[in-house]
This record gives sequence, C-alpha cells and structure tokens, in this order.
Amino acid sequence: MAAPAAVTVDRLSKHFGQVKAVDDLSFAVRPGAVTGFLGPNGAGKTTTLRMLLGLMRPTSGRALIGDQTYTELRHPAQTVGATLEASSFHPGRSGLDHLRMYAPQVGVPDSRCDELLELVGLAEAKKRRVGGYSMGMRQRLALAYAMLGDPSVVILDEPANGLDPQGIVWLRQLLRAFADEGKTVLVSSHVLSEVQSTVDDVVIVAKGRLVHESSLAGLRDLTETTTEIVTPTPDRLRDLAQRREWNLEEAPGALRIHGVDEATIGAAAFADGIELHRLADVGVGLEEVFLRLTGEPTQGVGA
Ligand SMILES: Nc1ncnc2c1ncn2[C@@H]1O[C@H](COP(=O)(O)OP(=O)(O)OP(=O)(O)O)[C@@H](O)[C@H]1O
Repeated sequence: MAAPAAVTVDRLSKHFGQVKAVDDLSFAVRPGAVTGFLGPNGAGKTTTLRMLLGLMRPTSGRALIGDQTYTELRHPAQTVGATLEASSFHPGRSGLDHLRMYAPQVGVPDSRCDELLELVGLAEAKKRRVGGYSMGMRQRLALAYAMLGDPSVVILDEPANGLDPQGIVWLRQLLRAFADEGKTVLVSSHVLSEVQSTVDDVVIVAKGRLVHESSLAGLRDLTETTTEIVTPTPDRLRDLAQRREWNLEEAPGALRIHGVDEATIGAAAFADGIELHRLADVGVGLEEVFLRLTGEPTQGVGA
C-alpha cells in the first residue's frame, strides 16, 4: 500500500476581492519524493504555500500536513520546515545569531546551528551580518532555518532563486538526500527546466487551478518526438521508413517521422547511403508541454 500523503490540498480556494488567486485546488504530495509545484508568475503557488503554513486563511477548502492544518500541529517546527520568507532576516544580525535565537523555540542545542550552517555552506560566513549576504546566501540561510527542527516535510518557495550553477547542483543533491531519508519535499518554481532534473513528481497550476498532476515521467509522456528530414532522394527515405516500420508523414518540401529521434534516423540513412540536407527535431519538448499546459504562448506551436 502506498504511504499516506504527507501534504494534502483539498478543494482549496483563496479569493482577494475579484481575484481568485487559488481556485478549487486539490493535489497530494507523497513522502520520500521531491515534488515540483510549478506554474507561471501569479499562478497561486505562494498563496497556496502560505495557506499550507497557516500564514493565511483559506476562503474555502483545506490545506493539510498529514491530517492536520498547520495551526493544529503540536510540534510545527519538527513537522514542517519552510523557506517562504527568505528576505525577512534582520540585516544587522549574523546568520548564526538568527539560528541561535530560533533554536530554543525548536528545542535544539546551539551545536545544531553550527552543524546546519556547515551543511548549507555558510560555515565561513556564519558570523557575518545578514545584511551583507548575497541572495544565494540568504537562500542557504533560509534552508538552514527550515531544517533546524529536522522536519519530515520541507516546503521551499523558489529555492533556486539567487543560487549560482554550483549552488543549484548542491541544492539538487540536498533535496534528493532529504527525499531518500523519507522526507516529503515540495519545491515551487515558475521554471520547469530549473527543477526537471530534481523532481520525481509535478503539480502544475495556472490561474489558481490544477492543470496537471503526475510523475515527471507522466509529464514526459506528453512530449512528442518528431523529426523533419529533407533529402534529394525522398523515395529512398520512404523505403527505409517502410522497412523500419517508422510512422512517416509527408510535409511541404520535407518528410516527417514521428516517434524516432534524429540520431536514429541519421544513422540509418547514413548506413543506407541516403544523402540528407536537413535533419531536425521539430517535436514537442518538455518545456513546450509545460507552456501549453499553463496556457503560455509558444512560438510556432498551436497552444
Ligand atoms: N495579499 C494579496 N492581495 C491581493 N492579491 C494577491 C495577494 N497575494 C497574491 N495576490 C494575487 O494572487 C495571485 C496569485 O499570486 P501568488 O503570489 O500566489 O502567485 P505565484 O504563483 O506564487 O507567483 P510567482 O511565481 O510570481 O511568485 C496574483 O494575481 C496575485 O496578484
């Protein structure tokens, strides 16, 4: 039997006057995996996370950690760690002071603060004032803050913001390690490419509503491989496609083969001595699938 969902959003809505920031949204997030919470700017991600963390009351519906709302949790810091407010640190205080002030509330010793600052790569900067931290350093501090109580659910709002490429690789490994420990990891982003090598599952929202929920593999199933070929000897290519049982389609001045990539077609054409003047991937990639789902205009593809 699958483990019960660690985060459940159930028919959740939040309206600000006429604006339906979150509109009858339902999804579930499982433990032991990294889930991407994705959608364009203004899709309602932060509003959803704020309701999940008890920072905002829903207009209707429920946002649950386990089977409780955040405000019902007996040990919130040990249950959920979040980085919603990465910019709200006091500029005059050091990173270490921030964690030390919070440690007694969470019930952990000061030594845990040093350990965590080491884990997030801030050991050398821990005594510097946060006002002098870069955006990426603040993200790292926010992560240390979230992890202080060793929570089983980790909720991160755009955690890659401000991180350099090495920082992004580091973050990916850290999130993977959390998931491998059995933690529930929910990470929001407005860019699929930023998280696609990190996440196991995706929850995609647009205009406050759910537009897709599946594994990343399930999202990949919506992609289409189509290769366009221009050759001076199209009959020979038609013959090759027939022998290989490829799905070939006639296009103006070109041939298109569905479900077979450029490398496979190029190699087969080369083996048969067929001259090619063009061999191009014209399919629908993961990013395009995401843009279509979220209703963003895409170039050259009917959305
Ligand atoms: N306190 C508020 N008062 C009025 N409208 C709000 C408030 N908070 C959010 N909104 C509106 O709700 C919608 C969803 O905003 P939200 O910040 O949740 O989106 P998001 O998906 O997190 O976007 P981004 O990726 O830009 O952070 C937007 O139209 C936003 O303007």
